[in-house]
Amino acid sequence: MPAFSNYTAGTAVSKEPDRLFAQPLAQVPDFAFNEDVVRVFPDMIKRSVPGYPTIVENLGVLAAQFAQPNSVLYDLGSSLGAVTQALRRHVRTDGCRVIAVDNSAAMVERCREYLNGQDSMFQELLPVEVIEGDILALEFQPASVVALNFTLQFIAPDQRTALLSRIRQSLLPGGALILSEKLRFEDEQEHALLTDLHIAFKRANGYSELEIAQKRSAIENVMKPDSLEEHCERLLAAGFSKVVPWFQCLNFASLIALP
Ligand SMILES: Nc1ncnc2c1ncn2[C@@H]1O[C@H](C[S@+](CC[C@H]([NH3+])C(=O)[O-])CC(=O)[O-])[C@@H](O)[C@H]1O
Ligand SMILES: O=C(O)C(=O)Cc1ccccc1
Repeated sequence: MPAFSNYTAGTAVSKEPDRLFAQPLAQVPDFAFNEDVVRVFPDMIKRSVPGYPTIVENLGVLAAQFAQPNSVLYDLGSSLGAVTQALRRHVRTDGCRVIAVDNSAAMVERCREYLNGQDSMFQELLPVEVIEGDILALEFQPASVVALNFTLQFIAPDQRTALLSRIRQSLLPGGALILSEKLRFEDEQEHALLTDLHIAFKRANGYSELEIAQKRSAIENVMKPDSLEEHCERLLAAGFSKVVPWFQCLNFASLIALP
């Protein structure tokens, strides 16, 4: 029987430990957000991304400062809805609603189950719509908050500026984009040090050398991190007026970009 828990106190989010890369694979396939990943995702992301729980919880706190009355809050690349649920719990502004978007059918199915479970347990949560779709093809409505929590790094690099420009165009005055990403570092020594420390973080969370190596080769073709400098330049080129980093833990960071 699968074990279920939640991020706060709900249902429908699997507690299954991530052992996806524990056995030697003859060939490591490219990483995909499929059924197998969905089953272990909460455990995988917590043990792989230093600062993830802090970022998710505080994204709700930040969003509450930028939310404008009667506007949309987007969670782009919502996975199982952790950010969506933080937004729904923290934002109290009149007439706000959340739109969560992900192009993985397996993620969207579990995300809907999880959010429905939260609705049946808590009152006063913001309304939410979960869309299965490509964020590159999305028609944005006027929005006060857009969260890209570790999603941009999976978008083809040559599509990133166009996506950010469209997000910028949809943002209302007083709103913000919150962008979290794994970082690459232009200084070789800094890059090597923070990469080693991230590996130590994974080891400390119970991943073996084999798991770390196979996961690394699974993601190297599909996840392309940029440097902080590249992010800032691109956000300004997309029309944002100000970029403020608010969190960094090892090689993972989160930025606030103002319209
Ligand atoms: N083009 C696309 N369109 C829609 N979704 C996409 C696209 N490309 C990738 N995704 C989706 O973006 C998500 C990235 S995970 C986000 C974690 C979440 N934000 C969290 O805070 O828990 C990050 C990670 O696993 O490192 C996956 O669910 C993909 O299906
Ligand atoms: O595991 C890693 O090394 C990462 O960089 C983060 C990650 C987390 C979850 C899915 C893909 C990548």
